[in-house]
Amino acid sequence: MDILKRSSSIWVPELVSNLDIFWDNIEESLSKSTTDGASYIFPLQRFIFAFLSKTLLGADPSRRPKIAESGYAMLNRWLALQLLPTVPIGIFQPLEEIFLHSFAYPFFLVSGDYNNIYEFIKEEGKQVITRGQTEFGLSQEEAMHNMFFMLGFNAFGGFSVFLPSLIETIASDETGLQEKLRKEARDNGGSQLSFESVKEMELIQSVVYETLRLNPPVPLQYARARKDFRLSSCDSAFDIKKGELLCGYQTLVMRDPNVFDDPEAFKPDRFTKERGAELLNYLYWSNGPQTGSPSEFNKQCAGKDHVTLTASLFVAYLFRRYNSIKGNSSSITAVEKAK
Ligand code: HEM
Repeated sequence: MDILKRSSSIWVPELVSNLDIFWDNIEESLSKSTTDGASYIFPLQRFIFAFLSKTLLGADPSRRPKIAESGYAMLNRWLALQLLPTVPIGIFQPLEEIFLHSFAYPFFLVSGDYNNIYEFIKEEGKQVITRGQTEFGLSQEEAMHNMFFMLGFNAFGGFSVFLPSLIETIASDETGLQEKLRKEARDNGGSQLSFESVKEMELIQSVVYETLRLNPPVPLQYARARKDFRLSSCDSAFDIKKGELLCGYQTLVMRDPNVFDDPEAFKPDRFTKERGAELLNYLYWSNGPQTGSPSEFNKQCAGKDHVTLTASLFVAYLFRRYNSIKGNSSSITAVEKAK
């Protein structure tokens, strides 16, 4: 949270300059592509990696050609090794459980990638690591580990899952939503985008929230009860004993018909107006309500507000640059530039 606070003045300028590079890149691929459009996953991850390295670490990947070229791919391999034991692959059961989900994979498979990123953080992110040591009493090893995990797993991993689902939602829409988003992005928020701009973009924010509601990027949460307590829902109550393992499944929680009208439907303006503000109490993608505050006393995502603000700015940027876009979860097939 200290890092996020300190990076607030460069957050939006870095976002915008890295988005310029990302979309230039997509346009170039589109101009060369004859068939399926421009595949955007890796360019998007390159953008996420560069943007987060600058904002969270204060480190510029372009100073290290190997990292600039494939830092995102190194993180992908490191992430895959940790996630493989937990994610469903769809192989015939019980083979998947026995062969893929029963053990942790050996570190040596990704140690080369890990060490490259480690060195990058250690050298280029020196200031942040030193601050962890001097201001927060961490050892250098602890500060390094925390930065690595937050950059690679929390932030890079989270945005790598979330942004494609946001792009797909918008780029595949055929209900006239793009026109409304374009109008809002251009009529509001001042000439230069800032965190303040988003406050005037209610529909864009609502689309971001609704995408997170239907496709929470981290759907499962586990925790062990620290004390006995009673867990209540709209229609039941459960006595939980200290030490019991609990699992929360956000996808189910955020489709509760007691709370959300027509819960399976994507309603772009669901989170607008007074009723929308109230529904934020039930939006749990960050491991806590959207109206809650992450702190050292809970396990809510420390980047909660940065995630929704950044995603809203991503959409606002998109509709200031383009009149419309077409695409799906992996490719952009067409863009029409603003005149
Ligand atoms: C779309 C992007 C993101 C998603 C979907 C996401 C989601 C989450 C979730 C679900 C948790 C709770 C994990 C658990 O305990 O089971 C979490 C924790 C956390 N997130 Fe995020 N996050 C995102 C981006 C970020 C960013 C940009 C940052 C940092 C700058 C960040 C920092 C953290 C930290 C430090 C925690 C641990 C909090 C704690 O244990 O007290 N996250 N995130």
